[in-house]
Amino acid sequence: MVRSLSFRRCTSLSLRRLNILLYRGVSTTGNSTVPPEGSNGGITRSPPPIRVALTESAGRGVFATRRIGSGDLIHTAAPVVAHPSISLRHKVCYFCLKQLGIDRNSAYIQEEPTGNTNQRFHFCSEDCRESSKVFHEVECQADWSVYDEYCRSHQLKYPLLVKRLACMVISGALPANQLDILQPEKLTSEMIPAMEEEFGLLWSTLTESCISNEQMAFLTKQWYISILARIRINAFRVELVGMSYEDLLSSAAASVEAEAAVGNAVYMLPSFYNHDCDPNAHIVWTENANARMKALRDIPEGEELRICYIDASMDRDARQARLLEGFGFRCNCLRCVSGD
Ligand SMILES: C[S@@+](CC[C@H](N)C(=O)[O-])C[C@H]1O[C@@H](n2cnc3c(N)ncnc32)[C@H](O)[C@@H]1O
Repeated sequence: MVRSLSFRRCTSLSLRRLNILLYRGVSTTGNSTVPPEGSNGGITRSPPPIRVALTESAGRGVFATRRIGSGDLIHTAAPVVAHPSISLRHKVCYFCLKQLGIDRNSAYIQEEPTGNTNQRFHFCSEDCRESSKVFHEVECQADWSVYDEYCRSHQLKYPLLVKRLACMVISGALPANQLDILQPEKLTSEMIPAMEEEFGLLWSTLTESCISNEQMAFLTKQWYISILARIRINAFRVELVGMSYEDLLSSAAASVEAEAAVGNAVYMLPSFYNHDCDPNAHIVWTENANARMKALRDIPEGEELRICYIDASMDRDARQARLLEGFGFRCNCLRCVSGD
């Protein structure tokens, strides 16, 4: 009894702290890291009408603190870390994932000192090139050809996010424990060897550069695995609404991966939205990796906001299998329970 009481107190305290923490970096009209759409600097920072609290059966979740109207923008969120799909690396901004114009020569290009054209980076604006310094200055000190080729040939996208995050930690832009509050995937022993191999490649790539042992002290096997376990559950595939599916597929045609996403990204607050096969909210990307959480219908105060993690048009068994395989849970939303 005493234990459960103090546990509850402790949980509500940490949830309160969590909400304060999560409100940083989100707003109802703008965000902080990636330049906001139509960047005008006039960002208001009113707290969004939501809070994170414990749900009955799905861990923490996001709840409405007032009525939200159908179609309302609930909040926007800037990614903690984002990375373009390998196949689209030269077609989208290396920082914010905005699609570059047909004439990519007009983009802001940064060449590597080696002159290797694979090591050429495109940015949509001077702002993005400047903002990318939080990872890019460290990244440029190492030769990533083996690491990137490993990710490409194994069709891996998440190790690219870990690489970028590691560079941000080395540059001092983020603490090494930035993603600790996110739920990790439950790992099985079969998953570990591949993760250890990826870690070995990341570690050797960075140690062969001029980065000091002191700056690399956080980069242990445990750190890598714990970050990857969180990214695997919480990363979003960024699909821009302005870009047609055909555009994406044709851009990615040369890739074995051929996936219709400009990249992948991890956010703080959006990571706390649980799944429902008949969601009341959804996430949209209009121009770049800035996420916009929108209401799909009227949501009364107190209702949990849920998004759909998968293709909701699949049948019940396919949805259940996909959620179990990709996210490690059995969905018991109303739609699944009713057998729809
Ligand atoms: C992105 S996280 C969502 C936030 C998470 N509940 C937390 O406490 O951090 C995804 C995880 O939440 C849980 N979850 C999300 N939707 C669920 C659902 N419909 N039923 C059961 N668990 C769910 C699962 O454990 C899943 O792996």
